Amino acid sequence: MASRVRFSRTIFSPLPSASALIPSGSLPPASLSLPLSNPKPYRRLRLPFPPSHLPPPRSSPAGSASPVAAMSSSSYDKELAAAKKAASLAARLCQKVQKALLTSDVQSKADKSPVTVADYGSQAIVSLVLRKELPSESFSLVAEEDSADLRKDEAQETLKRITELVNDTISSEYSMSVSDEDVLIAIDSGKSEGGPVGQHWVLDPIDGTKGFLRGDQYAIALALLDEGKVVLGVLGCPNLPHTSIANLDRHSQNKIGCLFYAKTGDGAYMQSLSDPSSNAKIHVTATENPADASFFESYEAAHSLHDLSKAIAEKLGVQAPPVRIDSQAKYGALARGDGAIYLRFPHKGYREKIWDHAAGCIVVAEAGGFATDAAGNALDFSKGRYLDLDTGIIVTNKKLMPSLLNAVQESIKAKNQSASHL
Ligand SMILES: Nc1ncnc2c1ncn2[C@@H]1O[C@H](COP(=O)(O)O)[C@@H](O)[C@H]1OP(=O)(O)O
Ligand SMILES: [Mg+2]
Repeated sequence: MASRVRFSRTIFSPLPSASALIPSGSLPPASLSLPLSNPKPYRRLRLPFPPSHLPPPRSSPAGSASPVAAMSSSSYDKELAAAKKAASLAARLCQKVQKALLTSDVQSKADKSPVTVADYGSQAIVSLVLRKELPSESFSLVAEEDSADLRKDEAQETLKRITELVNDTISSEYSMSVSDEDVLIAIDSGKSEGGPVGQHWVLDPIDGTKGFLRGDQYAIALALLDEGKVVLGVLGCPNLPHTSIANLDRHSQNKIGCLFYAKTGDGAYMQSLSDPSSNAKIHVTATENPADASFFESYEAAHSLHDLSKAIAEKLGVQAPPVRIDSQAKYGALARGDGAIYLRFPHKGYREKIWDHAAGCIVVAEAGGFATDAAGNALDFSKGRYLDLDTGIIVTNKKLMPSLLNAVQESIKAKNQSASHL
C-alpha cells in the first residue's frame, strides 16, 4: 500500500471566502477572478525584452561528469537572490490561484483554466523579476510556456486575468505595472533553446500541474545553466510542510510553504516561503541500509512505472511503502532527508525536459545526494530543451547509489526479459 501524501484543504491557512474571490453567479464556470489590491500610482514598466540570445562564448572548463558546475562559492550571489525573489513571487501568485480554485464551488476540478492562468502568470512573473533584478545581463530563458494560445481572440479574458494577477502580485515588491502586451512578451522570453554555451535560465512555472489541480504538491522550479552546467537552483513548494513528510500524521497541522535553494559549491538550504529569515542548511539522509530507506515516486501512475519501482524496492530490500507526491517537491523533500530514494521511470516515448529536473538536481547535489539516469550517467542539461536519457532517473545519497543502481539495472533487465517472452 503506497503512502499517498495528500494535503486536504484544511492545511491551508484561513481562506478568503469563495465569494471574495469569485463574484457570485457572474462568471461562467471556466472563469477565475482574483481581487486586485488598491491600485498604486504606477510607473509604466518598459523592460527591454530583446529576443533571447546567447552571450558570447566563454572559455569553459573541460566537461566533467557532474551536471553541476564547480565554481567559487561567491559566484552567482546576485543571480541566486534574484531567483529566490522571482520564485517566491511566482509561488505567491500560484497560491492565490490555487486557493481560489479550492474554495470555488463554481470551478470544476477537471477544468484546466486555473492552471493555465497560474502557469502563464508564474512564467511572466519570473521573467519580469529576473529582468528587473539583473538588468545589465543578457537574458536567455528556457521555459515551458509560450504565448501563442494567449494571443488568440478567445483568450483575451484569460489574458486580462493573468495581467491583473501579475500586477497584484508584483505590487508588494515593485512600484510598477505591466500591460497585457508586457505579459505576453515576458512569457515569450522563455523560448530559448538553451544549450552548452553561455548562461540560460531554466523554468517550470508550475511543475506538477496535476497536483496543483488536486490541491496537492506542485513546485515553481528555476535554475541557471552556465556553459551547460547547473550552477544554481530554486524550488518553491507552496504546499510542502516545513517539517518532514515522513512523519506527516504527527505534523499534519504544521506550517507549509518551503523554498529550497542551492548554488554550486555552497550547500543547499531551505527557508519558509513566508519567512525568509528562517533558512537552514539541509542534507540528504545518511542512510546506508536500504531496509531503513523509504522512496519517493510520482503520485500519477501515468508519469512513472509504479510496478518497476516496486520491483526495484523489493530487490534492494526497502521495507517502507512508496511515498507518492507530485512535482520536484520530491527533490526538496529528499534533499532535507525526508526519504532516501527517488525513482522515476516514465512510460516509453516520454521525453524529459530540462526544467523538470535542473533545479531539483542541484538542490539534491548540494545537499550531498546525486541524480543519474538508470544507466548511472549524470544528467546532461547542455543538450537543449530535452534531457536525452537512458530509461529513467534515480536519486539518492552517495552511499546507497551503487546498490540502488544495481537493483535498478537488474529489475529493468528482468522486466525486459519478461516482456520479450510475451
Ligand atoms: N506522461 C508523462 N510522463 C511523465 N511525466 C509527465 C507526463 N506528463 C507530464 N509529465 C510531467 O511530469 C512532471 C511531474 O511529474 P510528477 O509530479 O509525477 O513527478 C511534470 O513536469 C509533468 O509536467 P508538468 O510540469 O506540466 O506538470
Ligand atoms: Mg514540469
